[in-house]
Amino acid sequence: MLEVKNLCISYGKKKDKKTVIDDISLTLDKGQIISLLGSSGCGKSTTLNAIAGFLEVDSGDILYNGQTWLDTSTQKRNIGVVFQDYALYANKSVYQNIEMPLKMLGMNKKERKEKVETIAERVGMASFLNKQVSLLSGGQKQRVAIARAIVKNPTVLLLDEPFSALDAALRKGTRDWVHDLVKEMGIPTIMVTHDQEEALSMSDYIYLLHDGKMACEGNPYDLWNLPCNTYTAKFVGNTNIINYNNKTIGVKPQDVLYQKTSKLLGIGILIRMDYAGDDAILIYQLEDGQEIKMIKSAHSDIKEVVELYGRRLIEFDENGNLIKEREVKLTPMLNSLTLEIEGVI
Ligand SMILES: Nc1ncnc2c1ncn2[C@@H]1O[C@H](COP(=O)(O)OP(=O)(O)OP(=O)(O)O)[C@@H](O)[C@H]1O
Repeated sequence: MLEVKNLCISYGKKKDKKTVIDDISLTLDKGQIISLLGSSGCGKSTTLNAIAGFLEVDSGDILYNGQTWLDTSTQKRNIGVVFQDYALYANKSVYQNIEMPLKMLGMNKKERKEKVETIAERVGMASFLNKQVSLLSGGQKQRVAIARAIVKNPTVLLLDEPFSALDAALRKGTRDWVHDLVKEMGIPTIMVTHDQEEALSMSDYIYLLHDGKMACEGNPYDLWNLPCNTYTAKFVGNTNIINYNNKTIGVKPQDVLYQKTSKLLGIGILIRMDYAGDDAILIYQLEDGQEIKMIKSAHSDIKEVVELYGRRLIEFDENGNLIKEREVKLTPMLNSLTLEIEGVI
């Protein structure tokens, strides 16, 4: 339904011109949630702004149901946007904020009232309709921002780092209700985030951007288990990338073990230990100077000098791309079935 094809965007003019989006393509199907994932400055918001119609593109196309959107105004695209800072009218009431897009559509008062009340009920803000937005908590403002974005039944919902202003305790619960809400309402959604956990838990499909280019795309399981390249492996899963028998190998911190049941990586000396609640992140240095991260229960026996083994080694070629032709048996993390997965030794 929504297709972005070979999008290129630059900022500046003539000799100051800088390409920030370089040949990006993506697809958003009905009822799907997709994420644009990547570090700061990789071009996530620029892509979102182009889809919303806030920005002109240099080349490529944005199509909705097969028709180009490039000549269609932002308003006619009927997109719902939730900005990072919510962009609510602080001195207006919750009701007035949610009502705003309906007024812009020219809807009559009675219809507006019905829609605002229904959506406020849906996001749990029905009893706050007369309250001024400046008096709400961060989580409540977020609910109002989402209600305002979806009240007009948008073609597509765009979420730009929607959870970044919330504290850690609130973020997980908010992620779940936003996910369930847009899924239940069947609103196709694009979320921009730099947080891999957020992308993995909320999305049907993830596009990882790097320096304005598409680094990798896939569903969360594939992106985690079979990263297209070393950049993706490091970004998603914080994978160790090491030289192993003259091969470039990725091994996730969870897959580094003391047990002799898997492949020997070398003898490691513990050089750093960071506590992360029940787990500890251990950094070992191998004899050849390479460092390996390992995640282990902080309550278990932690050794200072130890043989380290890798449970799953993912092999990359000399350009850092996943070697796909290899097919070997392994036991994946998520279940005990033996599956054939490409690129893993
Ligand atoms: N209006 C602008 N004029 C010039 N350069 C810009 C403008 N907006 C963004 N950029 C540049 O374009 C690149 C992509 O920016 P963009 O905001 O899309 O990245 P992002 O991935 O969303 O980053 P963040 O996570 O920090 O918001 C960056 O190098 C940024 O400095």
